[in-house]
Amino acid sequence: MPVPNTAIRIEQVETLLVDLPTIRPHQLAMTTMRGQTLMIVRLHMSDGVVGLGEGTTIGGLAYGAESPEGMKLAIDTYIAPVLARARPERIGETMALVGKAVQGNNFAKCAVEMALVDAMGKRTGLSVADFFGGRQHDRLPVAWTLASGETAKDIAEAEEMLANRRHNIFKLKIGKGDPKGNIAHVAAIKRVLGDRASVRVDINQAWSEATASACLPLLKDAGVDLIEQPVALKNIRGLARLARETSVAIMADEALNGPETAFEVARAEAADVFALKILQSGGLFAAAKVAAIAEAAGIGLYGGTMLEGGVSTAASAHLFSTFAKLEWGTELFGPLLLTEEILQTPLDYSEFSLAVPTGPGLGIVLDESQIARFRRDRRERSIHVLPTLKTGS
Ligand SMILES: O=C(O)C[C@H]1C=CC(=O)O1
Ligand SMILES: [Mn+2]
Repeated sequence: MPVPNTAIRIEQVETLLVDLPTIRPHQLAMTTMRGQTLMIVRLHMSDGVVGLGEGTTIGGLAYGAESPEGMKLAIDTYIAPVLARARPERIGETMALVGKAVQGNNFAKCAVEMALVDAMGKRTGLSVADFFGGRQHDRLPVAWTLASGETAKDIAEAEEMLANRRHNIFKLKIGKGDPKGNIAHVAAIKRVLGDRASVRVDINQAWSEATASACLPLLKDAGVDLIEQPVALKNIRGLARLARETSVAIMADEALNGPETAFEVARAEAADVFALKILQSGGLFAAAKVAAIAEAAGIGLYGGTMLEGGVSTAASAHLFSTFAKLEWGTELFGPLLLTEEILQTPLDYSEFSLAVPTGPGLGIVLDESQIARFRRDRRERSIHVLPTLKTGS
């Protein structure tokens, strides 16, 4: 009689889409968001632990190659069957198995890995940061993105954020419409804010290299501290030429999709700063590798966001807190763009910073009544019971 396998197993993979309102339209070069959809994943394990993860992006498929619906499908159809055979205490082995069965789909993979790490934390009492060497910061600076689409509104919003001591670093979304108008918008805001705030811009790939080259000196004159992804993500050589042309720091964002692309950008000396994003990197461990490449290459770090909700924002905060240097701070403001709270205890945003959650795993608990209110499948259940294991709860 074989000894029963007491190893922990994943018994159910639950994925759900949560559609939440935003405080206002959020205008980027490639799309204007009028709401945000979170893809939440919960891994129900045989020892009773439930691991929590989130995959979220911007404007459906407008920002990148994954959407919340696509992440859900990738997990339900292609990743869940792999998890049925996995040993979830072996996170690296499990994600390697997933990587064999699923190409690409970094955001979906990150959401699943996040849930595996959260589960290990809940099982051991360790926080997510403890899996990456432990936190070196208890709070992280948090920038705010001004993207109402109107200069006067953006100025009023910035003044409010300064008065409330919530943000003094502002990222301006430009790239949509006439570049000269973009520059005037940025210069007007910096003129009002002066030295009270850092002003940075994100063009989200919208400019040609020629336009970017013409605009760099104007952005420098306007007092901009950092210029994010001015040209197409594939144009690493163009980004390198622009980085050489200006003394303003150039940041890579969409160009970074995990360690391999990070190495390419570093080798090409194409950026002074990396926008580190756990979802875009394909996971927390992959993002840690991207950070290691940046540190080795003398490239600065900025904790990026995909406008995630509280789950993935907490995961990012845990990882970012373990880096000795985060020269450019973070932009982990996603939950603040939403009108609804999905955590039982909201993340602590105060004094221009975010407190890194404490407690086992991610250190957060979902507000189930809010999830029930805003989940897209409010009528039917979406738990994916794995056929190879016992059914029923
Ligand atoms: O950086 C991006 O492009 C994605 C995200 C970060 C802030 C924001 O408003 O959009
Ligand atoms: Mn960006």
